[in-house]
Amino acid sequence: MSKVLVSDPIDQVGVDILSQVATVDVKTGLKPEELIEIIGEYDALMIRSGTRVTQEIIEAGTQLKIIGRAGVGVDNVDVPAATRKGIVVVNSPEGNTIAAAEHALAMMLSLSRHIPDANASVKSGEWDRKTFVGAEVYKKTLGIVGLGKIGSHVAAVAKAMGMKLLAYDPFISTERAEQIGCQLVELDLLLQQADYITLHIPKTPETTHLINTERLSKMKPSARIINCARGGIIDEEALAVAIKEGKISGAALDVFEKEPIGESSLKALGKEVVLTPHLGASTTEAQVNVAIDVAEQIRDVLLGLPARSAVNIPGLNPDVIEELKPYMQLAETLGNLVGQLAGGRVELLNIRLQGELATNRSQPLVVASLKGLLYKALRERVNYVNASIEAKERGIRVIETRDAAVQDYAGSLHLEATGSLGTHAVTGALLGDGEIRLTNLDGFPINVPPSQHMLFTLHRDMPGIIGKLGSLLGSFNVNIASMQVGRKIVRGDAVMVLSLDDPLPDGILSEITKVPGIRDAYTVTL
Ligand SMILES: NC(=O)c1ccc[n+]([C@@H]2O[C@H](COP(=O)([O-])OP(=O)(O)OC[C@H]3O[C@@H](n4cnc5c(N)ncnc54)[C@H](O)[C@@H]3O)[C@@H](O)[C@H]2O)c1
Ligand SMILES: O=C(O)[C@H](O)COP(=O)(O)O
Repeated sequence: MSKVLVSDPIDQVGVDILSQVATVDVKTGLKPEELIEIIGEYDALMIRSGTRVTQEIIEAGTQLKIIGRAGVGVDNVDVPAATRKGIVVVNSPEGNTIAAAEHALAMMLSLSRHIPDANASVKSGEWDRKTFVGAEVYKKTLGIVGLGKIGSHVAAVAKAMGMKLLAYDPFISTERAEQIGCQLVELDLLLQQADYITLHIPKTPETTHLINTERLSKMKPSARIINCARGGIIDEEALAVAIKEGKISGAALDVFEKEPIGESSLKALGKEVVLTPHLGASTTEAQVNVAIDVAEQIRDVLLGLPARSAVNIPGLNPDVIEELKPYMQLAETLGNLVGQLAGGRVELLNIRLQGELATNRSQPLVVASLKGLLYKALRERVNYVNASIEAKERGIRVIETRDAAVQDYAGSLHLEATGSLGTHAVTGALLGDGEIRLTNLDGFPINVPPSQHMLFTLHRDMPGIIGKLGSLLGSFNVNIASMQVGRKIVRGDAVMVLSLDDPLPDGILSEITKVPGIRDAYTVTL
């Protein structure tokens, strides 16, 4: 039975789902060295933001097949390291959207009405109504940085509260922003005009310290900023200085450069600063959503099924994979075959998606072709997660083309590889019953199913060759299961494709090429 380690607190419903297929150990609060020591036993790891899954942990996770993040942000996972090791990383892109958006709105209102400090004051026995005079958000301008899932929900609620909405998001269209009720503007304009600014972007090299001294100086002195996205998008030291010096009015932060926050000049500030300990996703509803979402994906991957929100298998959407399933097998087979014909050390792979496969939805077939191409070198270590990166790291140039005009079969795939044995090309298609057919080899029409042991020859189409080759194979005790010749003209160049019951013994290829008329011979094991 598989083993799953849950290293952050998740809702019990997630543990119950995982228990359907695995032994589940819940061990929270592990130190990195403790995690490294035990991770080798586990097939899957389920986390929230509390566990940092570093390259070292991934290296130690020799059995790991999947890392599941019960939440959105995967910035605590070394995704490239996981990808290189063929480990799927999944998250729950929508499970906590509403929770995070509501937390940002609650922070905005808390900040403008000083609710946390007023509450503390009353609880300490005071009745101070003068200190806590606030500001209304009605008719004020809210600047939303990042108009994705959370930013859009914040926009909808803020609009209902009578706020004017500006948004900055270089990756969405003006039309989309307008649909949400936002005016799309440049960041500088948003900073200059907004009374409240709320951040809903991922943390990336471009967004780290996006809000720095210079940008803080562009804001209104009355402006307040809210960060419920990721720590480090705001330069916290610069923020504390800007608030102290009255450059802006206040800030509400749920996320920090270092978590737990530790020493910070923000903690010394008064009612103009509201801090919460990364609570954006901490609602009962969100925790149930993300636990189900991620535990189901871990369960599916352990059962050999695809994950629905893998962050490191671009374009490999499970519905599309399901639809392409028979073609995925075709692509892997052709990749494996052409890689062996080209001699293993492949430098260039041309992949042509033909007929009904000539669409962007067929992108997974490119990954499947690469997986097949690399199978001989990497065996089980290559999978859909790491095939593209492995190909890139080996310097294999991949060219994809699409040709809808090829109509011999509903859909077909043409792979041409250049390697140490030269350039070879193979085309394949599926028959009505889903069976794979090789339909062309190096430009010669053929019609053969692939088999485990195959022999291909390039020869002159002339009498006697087939008999001589048959006798030669017989003398090595190799049984021929089927044989077909592909030729373009009578007595011209031709290819022979043989399916063999046994693998070819060492040394026989050079004997085969000594047969008069046979110029080249290749063997392939699928
Ligand atoms: N505090 C919490 O507990 C909590 C909970 C959930 C999500 N989050 C965080 O909230 C953030 C937003 O999550 P989401 O689900 O809305 O993500 P999302 O992917 O739906 O939206 C992010 C948006 O940011 C935009 N964007 C990317 N780079 C940008 C840039 N440089 N400038 C401006 N816009 C940019 C994208 O185009 C996208 O529209 C993430 O950082 C996520 O980790 C925090
Ligand atoms: O990215 C997220 O989903 C949030 O930051 C939530 O983090 P958490 O699961 O640790 O609460």
